[in-house]
Amino acid sequence: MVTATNLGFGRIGIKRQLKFLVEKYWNGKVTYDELIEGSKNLRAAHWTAQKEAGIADGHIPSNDFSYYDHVLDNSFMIGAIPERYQKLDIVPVERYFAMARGYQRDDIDVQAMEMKKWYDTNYHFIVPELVENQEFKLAYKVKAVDEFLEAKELGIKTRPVLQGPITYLLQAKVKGVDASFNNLTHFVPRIIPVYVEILKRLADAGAEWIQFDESYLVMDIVNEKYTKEIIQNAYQTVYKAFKEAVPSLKFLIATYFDKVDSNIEFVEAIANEIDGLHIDLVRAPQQLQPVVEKVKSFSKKIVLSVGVIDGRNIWKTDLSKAIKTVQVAIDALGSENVFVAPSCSLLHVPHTLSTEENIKNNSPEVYDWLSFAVEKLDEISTVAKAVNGENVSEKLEANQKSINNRSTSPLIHKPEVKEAVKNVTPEMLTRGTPFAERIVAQQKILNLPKFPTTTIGSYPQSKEVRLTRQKFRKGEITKEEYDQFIKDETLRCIKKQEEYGLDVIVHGEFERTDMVEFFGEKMEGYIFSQFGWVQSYGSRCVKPPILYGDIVRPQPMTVEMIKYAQTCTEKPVKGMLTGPVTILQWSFVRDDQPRSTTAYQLALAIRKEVKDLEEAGIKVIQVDEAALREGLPLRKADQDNYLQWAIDTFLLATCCVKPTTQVHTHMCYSDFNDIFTSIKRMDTDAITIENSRSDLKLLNAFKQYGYTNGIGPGMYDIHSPRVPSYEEILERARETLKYIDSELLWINPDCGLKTRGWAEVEPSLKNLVQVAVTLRKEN
Ligand code: MET
Ligand SMILES: [Zn+2]
Repeated sequence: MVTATNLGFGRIGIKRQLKFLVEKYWNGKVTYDELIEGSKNLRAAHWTAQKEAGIADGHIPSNDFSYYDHVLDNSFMIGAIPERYQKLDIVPVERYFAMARGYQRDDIDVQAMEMKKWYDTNYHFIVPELVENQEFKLAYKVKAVDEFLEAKELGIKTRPVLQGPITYLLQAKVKGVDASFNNLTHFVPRIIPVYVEILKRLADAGAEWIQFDESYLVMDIVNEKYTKEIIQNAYQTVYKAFKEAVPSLKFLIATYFDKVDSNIEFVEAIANEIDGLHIDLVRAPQQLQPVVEKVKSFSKKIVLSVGVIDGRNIWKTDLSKAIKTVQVAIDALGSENVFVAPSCSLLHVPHTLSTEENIKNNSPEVYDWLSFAVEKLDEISTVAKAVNGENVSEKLEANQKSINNRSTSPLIHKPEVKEAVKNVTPEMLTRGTPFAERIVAQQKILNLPKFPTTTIGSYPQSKEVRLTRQKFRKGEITKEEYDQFIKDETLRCIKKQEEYGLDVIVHGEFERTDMVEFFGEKMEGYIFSQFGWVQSYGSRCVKPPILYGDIVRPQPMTVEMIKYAQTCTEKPVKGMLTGPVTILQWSFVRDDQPRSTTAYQLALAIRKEVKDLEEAGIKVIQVDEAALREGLPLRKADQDNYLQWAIDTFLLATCCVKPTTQVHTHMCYSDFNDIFTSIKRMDTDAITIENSRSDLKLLNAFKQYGYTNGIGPGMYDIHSPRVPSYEEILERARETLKYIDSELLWINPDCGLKTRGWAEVEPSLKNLVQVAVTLRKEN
């Protein structure tokens, strides 16, 4: 019998209950007990949904829940708590949140830990931070065990999910060591005992299968420092120790988001210690044959968990195809050695389609093509039933109908859009004039001081803004009233910026709920869910719009607003657009054509908008490519191809303006070293980057590769509520000047301010501008 399994489930709840609960706790509006109680209810609901959908007992994940992030949970559970948080005289839950968000009270001021994107998703994890003589010790409450017992009490047997130790260690950064420091050799012996303790307790509690997320196995992990021998040794040491200590447990090694490829050697090296391997066959279907062959050749029989249901997208699975894939594994390994699974944790898709009344009523055809997490659970169980010989023919027929309908629907295909993409020429992808000439021409018009100051775009989406929008949506106020409110907010925001002394002004983005949804709503080819939330970081969720068809921009999207904003000030106002690669990356997109084709369609729409803004007299236009880096394929061999079309996409969107129009972009990430030549090829007049939670050394790349255009590395972290002091920003700016030419440096925060309150924004920006004033005197 093939088993229906799951790798992980979202934690926020259908209506983002967890978000509101956690935020209320932060604001002192609910107690710790209420936080615990509320979370418990959510977990119970999620486990029950999985059980009811037919996920097998023992294969419903637990410990996939988190108040903030599951990697942070792991650090907390094994005592990898940096000293600056240990020192704080606060209760554990406060310490946990201090690690995630920083801590500021009275005269205590501690920064948050570094946050990074989880592989190529828009989920962010908290990077483990270790020291050379790190000691690992079990927390007083062991979350993985507590959650297992909690589910058990509900009559549900779960499969606890743990961060695979090797992956955990490779993801960690170590303070105060040089580049030759080897995380594996150094920490493996130290980390084993604490994991063994957890495993023992899980075994005592009655666990059978343990899922180790060894996601690093899909990366190019072997290099000079981490040689094959070192990695293999680490895997063997760890899993041998685990098996010896708790022989009763079964271990599933889970990989996802890409192919395992040659790293299968490391799995082979521990084949006797483990009991199963999960592979992603949606992202990397080509790995089925080679992995099956390899697993078959292992001396011990292990289970292959085949990820055939897309955990990263919202389309119905073609069940007949999935069944064929599963059958290949069954034929080679026997049905008792096959699990049916989603490609990765369902954390990355929204909860359920069943609450999506709007799509159902307004776009019934598209509704029929969709499948969210709960519906995917049903797909998993249907596939398992089908291969187990149960009669599910009705479901399969209905599925085939939806699949066929989608592939031929005229809703999707617009000949004129396909034609426009075909007609793109190389001339459309270049500014024509070099930066050195452009900047002179631009300065004649803009006349900016040295170290120009600006912000990334959004300003606080205050309660009032959100409430007024809600009122408008409910029809409680008229469109005129709403528009007037937004205009007033914009005017006030611009006056504030003038007061702070910022040089390049933004309108504040009050009319936008989300930087992608806003544009999606104005283009044809998109639909929107009501509750399609997925977690981005901590309590922050995003609701990716659904791009289902060829893209058309019927009319200007931002021009009226920006024109109005420019009438409010003498200073230049930046036109603010979301870039095509980011729109692509942060939407659920079609899986029926290459991503590059969809990207080009989006680029042509944005290009029209850029042109219209210029014609409306806007002198500075920012096209945000916040997510360009996160779309980078995990495997090096695939990266060049992506970067080629992604940068072309950006160029297509922006290279339609006169040399005098200043083009900015903004990117959110810190690891830009590996895409440096591509950043250069974007040839923007200024780029602002999120850099403040990471090491300044990263900026070395800009020096090393001779970056010649304007650049604004974030001077402080906007993801944390703490207010950076003048001294702190000044020090950061001075450090930055060691790497960046003073003629090129912009002074700005590291991202948009919409998640912050004015009480934080005001002092922060005043300090920021003061720093620019000081720098102008010093340089
Ligand atoms: C996530 S990047 C955000 C860019 C956008 N312009 C903003 O300021 O919010
Ligand atoms: Zn950003």
